[in-house]
Amino acid sequence: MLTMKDIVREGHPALRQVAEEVLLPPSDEDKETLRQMLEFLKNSQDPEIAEQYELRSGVGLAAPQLGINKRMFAVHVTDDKDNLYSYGLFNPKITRHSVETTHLEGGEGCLSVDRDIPGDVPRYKRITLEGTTLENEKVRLRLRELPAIVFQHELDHLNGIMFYDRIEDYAPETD
Ligand SMILES: CNC(=O)c1cccc(C)c1Nc1nc(N2CCN(c3ccccc3Cl)CC2)nc(N2CSC[C@H]2C(=O)NC)n1
Ligand code: NI
Repeated sequence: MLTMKDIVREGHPALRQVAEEVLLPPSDEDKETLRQMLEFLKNSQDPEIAEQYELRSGVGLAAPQLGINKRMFAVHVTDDKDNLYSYGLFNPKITRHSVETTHLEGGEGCLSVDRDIPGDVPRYKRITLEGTTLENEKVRLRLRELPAIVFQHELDHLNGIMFYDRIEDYAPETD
């Protein structure tokens, strides 16, 4: 099972690369990795398992955070209407988005960032995202609010973008 030691932190080059498209149909190895990423998120949201294995809780994880330079991420998040969005996606891309933006009230956190960075992270309020699932099926998702925010945060990881890059007047002394 994946634990926090498998997750690379700020300063690791993988977090600043543009990840490579995954060749479809996905290999057994790529599918296994993506399944493990989804399992990590579920484990991280279970209080007992998270405590036992010292996992930080997350609702999204992208392959570059494992040092894997491939365009795939996992999301396991429930929205305010109790709809569960649980996906492992290959080669996701945003095909439409609202002009309107939104942000998470408490700011954003990231499993690869071991510090709290305050500030609004502007995200599109609504997006249409396409990708290929673990079952090698093309899927088109219309997302809004929290799920939309999470998918955008993970897609940024595939393009070497960290959430704090998007905070207005965030002037770090380091990366
Ligand atoms: C540093 N301050 C903060 O993190 C932060 C602080 C306050 C409020 C918010 C709103 C914050 N922001 C923030 N909180 C989260 N979680 C809340 C807790 N939750 C969770 C925790 C326990 C069990 C189950 C679950 Cl579900 C897991 C997810 N997640 C993200 N992000 C940004 S988009 C990808 C996503 C991610 O998975 N990050 C690791 N941001
Ligand atoms: Ni992140």
